[in-house]
Amino acid sequence: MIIGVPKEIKNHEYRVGMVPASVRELVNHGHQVFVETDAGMGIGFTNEDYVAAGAEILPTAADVFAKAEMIVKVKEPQAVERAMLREDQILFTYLHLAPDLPQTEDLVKSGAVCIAYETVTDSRGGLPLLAPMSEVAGRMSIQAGAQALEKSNHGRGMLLGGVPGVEPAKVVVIGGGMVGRSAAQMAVGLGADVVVLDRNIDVLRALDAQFGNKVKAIYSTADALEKHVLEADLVIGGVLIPGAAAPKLVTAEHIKAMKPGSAIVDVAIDQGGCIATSKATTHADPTYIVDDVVHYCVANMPGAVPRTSTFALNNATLPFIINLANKGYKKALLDDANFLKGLNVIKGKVTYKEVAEAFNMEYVDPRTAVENA
Ligand SMILES: NC(=O)C1=CN([C@@H]2O[C@H](COP(=O)(O)OP(=O)(O)OC[C@H]3O[C@@H](n4cnc5c(N)ncnc54)[C@H](O)[C@@H]3O)[C@@H](O)[C@H]2O)C=CC1
Ligand SMILES: CC(=O)C(=O)O
Ligand SMILES: [Mg+2]
Repeated sequence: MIIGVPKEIKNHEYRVGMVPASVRELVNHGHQVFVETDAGMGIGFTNEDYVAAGAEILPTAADVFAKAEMIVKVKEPQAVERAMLREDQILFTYLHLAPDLPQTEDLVKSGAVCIAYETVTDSRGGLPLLAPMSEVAGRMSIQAGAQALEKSNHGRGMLLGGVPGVEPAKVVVIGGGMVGRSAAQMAVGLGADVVVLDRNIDVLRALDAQFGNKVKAIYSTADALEKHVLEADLVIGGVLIPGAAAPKLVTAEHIKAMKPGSAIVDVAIDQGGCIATSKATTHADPTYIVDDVVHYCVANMPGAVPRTSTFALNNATLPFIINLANKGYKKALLDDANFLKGLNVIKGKVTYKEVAEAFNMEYVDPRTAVENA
């Protein structure tokens, strides 16, 4: 198969769909890989590194899209990239369609086969291609929150861990999955007072087993959420209903009632955010203030540590990329029900229920859609 790796173009996004080591694996399997010039420069990989791994370098994204049967990216395709997709081309990347009507419409129109990293499942009910970036973003959320709490950033002027004789900050993490657990780990390490809310009791048990009495693992009712959010110095939003727009658990009234100078980091912003006052921001201008609460809502947080993130992402995506290339998309998807969950759009049909529901579009069963494609 001919595989294309364009340079990422989202604001301050330096990750890349494949590192040279992954390219070499594909070439060893008999595939051809085209990489856009300087695609890996942001993480220290030169064109020569890619050539040494067996890739060919092309001067523009348009060249890569024109040649490739499969495009491997990191972030959802931006409008100019969507315009380059064509019928039957495979797109394998993060998509986050449920909060993004223009992207969904363009992908439907393109006729391409669009497989989202974030909805691929595993046999334990996990999300193996989202998990590595959730670990990164969860860890980063505490760094971002610590900065937001600094006075010069309009925060309360609190150190997360306090000092001897002075109370630590209260960190409230909503959602105890990959993001939440990683955030809790960092917040505990810094000595903050940490509460994690989730409504899955097994998740709460796992938090209790991991952190003991260093984390209060609380069942997430509206009451509990309101109590802890109003007491918080820092709120981390990490809930997910796979493939769906995030539920707005923190309301505008909660934000009004929070302490002046408190901060929120809405990691779930890539699925639309779980805080009513959230709107997506960029690494260039990551925060804004609503009712004296500092909001950090960067939708591609791992892009700030692209070297760590690209390796972590590639470790997870590589077996799937090899499978797609070796078997073709039909066999690769039909052979593996967990991988089939990644299919969101195929040849004009929406095959992910929550996305179809979000936009009142027709839902087509993915297996049927692939069999008939
Ligand atoms: N902004 C960014 O750069 C990044 C954002 N993310 C996003 O972070 C979000 C969380 O991802 P993961 O932690 O991997 O998901 P996950 O599936 O591991 O965890 C989500 C948790 O939310 C819980 N939850 C669902 N509804 C809830 C409710 N009403 N109250 C309390 N908890 C509830 C679930 O039980 C689950 O434990 C996703 O939207 C993901 O796309 C992930 C990586 C980077
Ligand atoms: C998951 C995601 O949106 C990211 O890594 O940017
Ligand atoms: Mg207030």
